[in-house]
Amino acid sequence: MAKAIITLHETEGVSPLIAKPSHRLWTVLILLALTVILWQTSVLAVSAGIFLLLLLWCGIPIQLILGRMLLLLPFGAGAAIFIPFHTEGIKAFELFGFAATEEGLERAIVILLKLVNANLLLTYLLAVTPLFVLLRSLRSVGVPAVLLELILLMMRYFFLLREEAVSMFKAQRSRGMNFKGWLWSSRAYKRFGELMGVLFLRAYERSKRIYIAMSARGGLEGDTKMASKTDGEATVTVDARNAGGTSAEDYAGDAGAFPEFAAEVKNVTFSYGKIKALNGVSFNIPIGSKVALMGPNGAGKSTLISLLNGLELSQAGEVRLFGEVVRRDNGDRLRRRVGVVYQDPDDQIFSTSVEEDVAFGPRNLGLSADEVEERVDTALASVGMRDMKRRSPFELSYGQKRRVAIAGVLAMKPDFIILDEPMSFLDPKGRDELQALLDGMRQTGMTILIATHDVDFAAEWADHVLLLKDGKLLASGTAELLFEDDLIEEASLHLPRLARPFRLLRGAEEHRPRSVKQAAQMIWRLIVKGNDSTAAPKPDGLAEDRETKQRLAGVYKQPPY
Ligand SMILES: Nc1ncnc2c1ncn2[C@@H]1O[C@H](COP(=O)(O)OP(=O)(O)OP(=O)(O)O)[C@@H](O)[C@H]1O
Repeated sequence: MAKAIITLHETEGVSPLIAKPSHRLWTVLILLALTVILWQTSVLAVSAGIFLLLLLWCGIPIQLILGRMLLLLPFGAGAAIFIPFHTEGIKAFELFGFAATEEGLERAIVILLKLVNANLLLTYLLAVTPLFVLLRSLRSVGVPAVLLELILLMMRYFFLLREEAVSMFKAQRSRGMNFKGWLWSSRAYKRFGELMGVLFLRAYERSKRIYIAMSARGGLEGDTKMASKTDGEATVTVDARNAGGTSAEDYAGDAGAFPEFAAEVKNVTFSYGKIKALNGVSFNIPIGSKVALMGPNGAGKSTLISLLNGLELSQAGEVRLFGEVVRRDNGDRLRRRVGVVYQDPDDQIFSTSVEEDVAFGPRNLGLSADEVEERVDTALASVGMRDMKRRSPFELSYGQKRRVAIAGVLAMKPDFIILDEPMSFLDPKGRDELQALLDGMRQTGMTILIATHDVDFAAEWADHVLLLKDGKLLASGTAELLFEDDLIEEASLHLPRLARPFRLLRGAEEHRPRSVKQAAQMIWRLIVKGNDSTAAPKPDGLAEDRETKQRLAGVYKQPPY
């Protein structure tokens, strides 16, 4: 970190002296202007000394200061060598027949001191201000917002490219790539060319996904003011400001127009060229339900999510969202009611601070600054990230980025939220917190669909399960489906873990606990039943231990929950 010339993160242990980045920027700009104006050697020398002391006082490492001074060397050397010989005045000395003047020497020293002063000031600014924050504070000095957004977006791509390059490089090294003698090997150059090609393709794919995420949050639309919701012939027009969190009461004046389903998928087919990703899929998602979308890799889950969010249109059949058929001309508007949290948060986060990113969607809804702030605060609080709202998202851990991505969608107050593999990369506590968050969302009446491979989570959480395989719907129904042996085998899933011990007990095979609480209650009932009844279940392959059962039944006079 100490060697960094441009810092992305704030240097640890460094105190900025001036707390607000825009004040810092203004102070440095004013001091830079003074440095340009002043020509007195003594004043410049004293100011350089003071700046140096202040930098050290801030905790900026001396190595960093010296490292940046080295950058001056080419310019400094130019000034020191040529200026004395090119300035008219009293001769000071002669070298190789060229005369250096006293005025020239003084001018060279002044220019050197100006460079040192400017360099110290910039070192201070860059060391105590993350680059993204610094760029944003340029707004306060009148740099047009559009230009800054463009610079920030380009930087985002630059960092993405760098991240992709680093991860590819690591992967290649872990598979034995080494650079010994690579300078002389034509094979190495060929490999390098291939790697660069793949790197740009990956960065391109990533930028495509970011573009999709931006458009999913209304970032690339023209008119954001009004949205209309149609159901068959009836049309209800609502202000986009209220489009999120629409409830049955909003439709009270037109009870017939309130749709029963968040999504209706009828005989939908979708292909990528010759690859049929979805083939005649049909199901309905009732409003307010909790749906788990499951199936093996390549089953078509992500494709289905793109259709449910109106980002792709079905090639045959139809998709209805809240009663309205998704078409090219209404996709943007319907999408505001359907929030998608993508599997990889890096595909979704593109702003320079956590709060900016979460505010992106609400701003696109045309909300006032106060409303945007209120939504950002509430959404960040609900995912436990309010304390980090001023941080750069690129400095966060994967799990924290996931929370920011969820907050970004929650701030849009969607009626229907889709999460693609939300549990992956979360630590156990993070998973529990996410589950609590999902419960909270459910209580607000939101419809939730989660694409997941996690059978245990789906069994405990979902009301409805959709099982996909090879682009076809194998089954749809309650979470009971996850206990059907033939079905779970066909869908390449496994029996929920909680149900497995019951399978090993004779007479207990039919027990299907969906949560730890249910499992505990079932065990308790089995113990009591075993104590009283001759039809007690026996552990497979074990002798019946009557004494143990009696003891347990004595301990659990009441169900444990
Ligand atoms: N952009 C694309 N171009 C070509 N084929 C694609 C593309 N995206 C997906 N496919 C193909 O469509 C099929 C369904 O893919 P999809 O990503 O929807 O599956 P999935 O169930 O989400 O898989 P996973 O669980 O691995 O994320 C797969 O056979 C996949 O190879």
